[in-house]
Amino acid sequence: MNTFSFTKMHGLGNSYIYVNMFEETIPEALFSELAIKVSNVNTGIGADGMILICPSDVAPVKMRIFNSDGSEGKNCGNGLRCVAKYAYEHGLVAERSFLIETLSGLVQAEVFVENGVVTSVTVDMGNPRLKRSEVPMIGEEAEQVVAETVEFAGGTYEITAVSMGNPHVIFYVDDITHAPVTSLGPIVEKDARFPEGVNVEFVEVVNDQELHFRVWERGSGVTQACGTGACAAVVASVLNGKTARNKETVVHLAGGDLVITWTDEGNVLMTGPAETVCTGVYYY
Ligand SMILES: N[C@@H](CCC[C@H](N)C(=O)O)C(=O)O
Repeated sequence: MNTFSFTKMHGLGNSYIYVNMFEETIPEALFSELAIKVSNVNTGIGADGMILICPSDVAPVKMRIFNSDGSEGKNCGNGLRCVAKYAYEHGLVAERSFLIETLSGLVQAEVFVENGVVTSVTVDMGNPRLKRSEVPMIGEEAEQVVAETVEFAGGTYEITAVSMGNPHVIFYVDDITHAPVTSLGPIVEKDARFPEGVNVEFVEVVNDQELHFRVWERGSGVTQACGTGACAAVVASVLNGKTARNKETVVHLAGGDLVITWTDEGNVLMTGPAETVCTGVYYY
């Protein structure tokens, strides 16, 4: 029997099983399979996926994120805040501000600390990628996918697509409580126009600084929150003239709020909490 120590953490209810790969050795060939197993709420620990906190050649730490279906994501906003908290509280970094490597590049994280405990984290998520080919989304229309009319399952919708290092598509709805998250979400996630799949977000605009948000995540389904999705929603809302650039926007997710700004310099800043649930030993 093999084992590894884990920490379960969450950002606004978006929970992952975090493994400190500075201390643990797990064969790479098992990462996907283990992500599926630990995520299972009945036979595993229960989470939206697994995140490995790894050594890096270019930063103090590197994050690798696996969704609950075993697929690897290239970025994870809630995961980055939790990795930052873990790295600071476990002495993997000495400063409050440090770089984290992801599969989509380097990001800068800054932790805010009370009595030695990280209570919130700001992550500079970098510049959104707005070209259709960068999302990626297949299509002949404009180079950017902003309020583009498309058909899914016989219905006609207006979508905006944004990459935050991982792919997102945003649908605006009048009433977030009736958003078709579980009916449309899985159809759009696997639509052939998104060759890498897509995270599907539904957004109700409250005013020019406030959004309601629900998500169907690629590889995990409904989650309480998606940090990269909330950043994509703010970028999409600026592109659609619904919120302002360079101003804080509060995004209300099922698990709580994130504060997000798409700055005039081009980068997206995300601030929110990160919490530790428990630690344990997993047998496999
Ligand atoms: N929950 C995450 C995103 C996780 C990865 C995503 N499902 C993907 O496959 O791109 C977040 O907080 O950003």
